[in-house]
Amino acid sequence: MGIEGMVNPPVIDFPREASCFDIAGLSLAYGDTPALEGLTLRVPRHRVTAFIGPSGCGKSTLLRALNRLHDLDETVTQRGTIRFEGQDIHAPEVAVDELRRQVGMVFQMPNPFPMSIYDNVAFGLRLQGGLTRRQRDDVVEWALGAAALWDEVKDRLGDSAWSLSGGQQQRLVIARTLAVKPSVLLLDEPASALDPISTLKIEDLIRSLKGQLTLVLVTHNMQQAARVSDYTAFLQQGRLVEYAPTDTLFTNPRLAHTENYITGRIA
Ligand SMILES: Nc1ncnc2c1ncn2[C@@H]1O[C@H](COP(=O)(O)OP(=O)(O)OP(=O)(O)O)[C@@H](O)[C@H]1O
Repeated sequence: MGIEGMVNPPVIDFPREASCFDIAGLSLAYGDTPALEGLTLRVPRHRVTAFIGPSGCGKSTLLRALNRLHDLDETVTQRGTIRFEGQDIHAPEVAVDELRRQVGMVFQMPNPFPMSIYDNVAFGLRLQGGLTRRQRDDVVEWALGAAALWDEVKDRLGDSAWSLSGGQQQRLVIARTLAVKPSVLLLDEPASALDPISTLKIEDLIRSLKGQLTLVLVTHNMQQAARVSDYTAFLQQGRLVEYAPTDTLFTNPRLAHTENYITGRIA
């Protein structure tokens, strides 16, 4: 692989902020097909970092690597390291269930479980056990509040989750993820299936959560990346091209590749 005319190494104007993830020399292939090549970047804690780039450049692959979702795919081979709060996520002592609790993930299509609104949010809490009914109610209310959904559903918690609109379902899925108190939320195109009003609500939610969580957002929507993220990483053909504070990347990119992409000159 390789990009014609692309500078190597990439341009990285990295924040002097504490890291949540330290990714070093990450390469990943599906069978014989490389998807990521030699990625090195740090994701700052309690900030919103966006991954942007053309379709197929490896954004979702990179996101999924952060909570080891590729473990489920036997065709995947991976090199390099990913440290989460200093810990190598592939170290033998790391329990993958606990990693995925701490590093929650929300996908493009809202995927509420076929059960009530309440039970969706309580699902992970019940699996963990150890809470009284009253404590569980409190966490459910907190999580629905944090996902900006409580006021809309507080009088219908027993209704099916599928009775909610698409945008409400996505906020419910976020509440379900938040209920188990992750420290990171990975968001893979979380609003791309939603209408504009629901999209703005998700964006408000992302901004409101960053005081408490590290958020990593994959998006095709350049305006969305510009509106909600603090840092943006631009990927092309599995490589990091440019990584900078979002304002800088969008107003004053250092590389022509980046400028061509964000101005729509390349798809
Ligand atoms: N499960 C898989 N098996 C085989 N190849 C895959 C798999 N998932 C992704 N790929 C390939 O890996 C490359 C990167 O895909 P990925 O989905 O990470 O890109 P992306 O930037 O998120 O794309 P998009 O914006 O279209 O969602 C692509 O060539 C894709 O076809």
